[in-house]
Amino acid sequence: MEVKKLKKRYYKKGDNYVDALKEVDFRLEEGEFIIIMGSSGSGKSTLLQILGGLDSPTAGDIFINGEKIGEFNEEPFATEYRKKNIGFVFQFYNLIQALSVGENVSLPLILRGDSSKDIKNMTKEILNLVGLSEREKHIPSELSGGQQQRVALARALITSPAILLADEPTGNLDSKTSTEILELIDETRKKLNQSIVLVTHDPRVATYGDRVNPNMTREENTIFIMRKLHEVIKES
Ligand SMILES: Nc1ncnc2c1ncn2[C@@H]1O[C@H](COP(=O)(O)OP(=O)(O)OP(=O)(O)O)[C@@H](O)[C@H]1O
Repeated sequence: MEVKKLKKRYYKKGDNYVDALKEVDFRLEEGEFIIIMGSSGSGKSTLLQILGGLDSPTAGDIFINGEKIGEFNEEPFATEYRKKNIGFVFQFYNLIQALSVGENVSLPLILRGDSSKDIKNMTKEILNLVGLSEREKHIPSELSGGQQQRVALARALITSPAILLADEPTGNLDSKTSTEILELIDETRKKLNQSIVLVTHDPRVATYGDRVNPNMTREENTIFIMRKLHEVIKES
């Protein structure tokens, strides 16, 4: 995926506006894990929403395999684009409480119209991958936060999307559980050869990516993370 000069301007009342994204440029290689790190309000969620086809940019382009993707928020294009390419994981899991773990995970396949045999097999396989085979019949509220995020990850991965977009996926978890989830995300990425864009404000999380804020050089990234980690240690 290549992002070129992506801009997003939100218009407010009167002539007021906010430029949430100003000319964002980066390239995401196949199988690469990149982290976008920034403080609250720096436009991280906006970027993921646009990359995921949930919102359209004010200007700029996104290319997948060299092909420019079309009208971002126009149906049925946006739904097709998401179904084909994208998996999403959010901070608050966004699971449907009225459905069981298995039903939550299989939802994307049901919506896609897969056969019930395929749905059953794929659901078992993906629950096994995230270590939740025993919990298929449970409802989400019976699980811990970390387990609920595993369910959300399984739901995002069940269609084998080329790109996983993660918006503060550990923002609601303690540090031990955060580490487990980040390691799981990294492990499944390697198994499925996925690319990941993860956004966070947490420098500890940022240490998991191949690159942070990808328009920086590797050396700048290292200095950046070290400085941020130093700040975190000093604060806590
Ligand atoms: N729908 C909207 N309408 C108007 N302004 C918006 C809208 N969504 C976001 N913004 C503004 O755009 C800027 C970037 O917001 P965004 O949510 O992308 O930041 P963020 O980095 O994800 O922040 P956080 O970490 O707090 O979630 C903010 O100034 C925000 O107020």
